[in-house]
Amino acid sequence: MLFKVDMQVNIPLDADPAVIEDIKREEKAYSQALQQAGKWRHIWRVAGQYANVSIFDVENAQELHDVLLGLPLYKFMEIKVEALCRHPSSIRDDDR
Ligand SMILES: O=C(O)C[C@H]1C=CC(=O)O1
Repeated sequence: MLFKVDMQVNIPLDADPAVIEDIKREEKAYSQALQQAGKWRHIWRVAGQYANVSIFDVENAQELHDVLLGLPLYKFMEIKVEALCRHPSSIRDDDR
């Protein structure tokens, strides 16, 4: 199943910069492993915001839930999820 996920990151102003840098490093590794596995299919920065728009390709909503709760930055995020389905005009074979 494909899902569009909007992630807005809100780091508290009083957070320890060294701790945040560690979490961001973990986040990058976590994200890139999921991208390599084909689960996190696309990620784009939203221009001008500490936010991204992502497309996930997972088995079901439970898997997406588990992936999102595993994000190292999860506790600093506002997350919006929308389920996607194939558009009748799509020419892509991998849209489901
Ligand atoms: O920077 C972000 O958008 C937040 C998060 C999502 C993937 C990643 O590496 O960091």
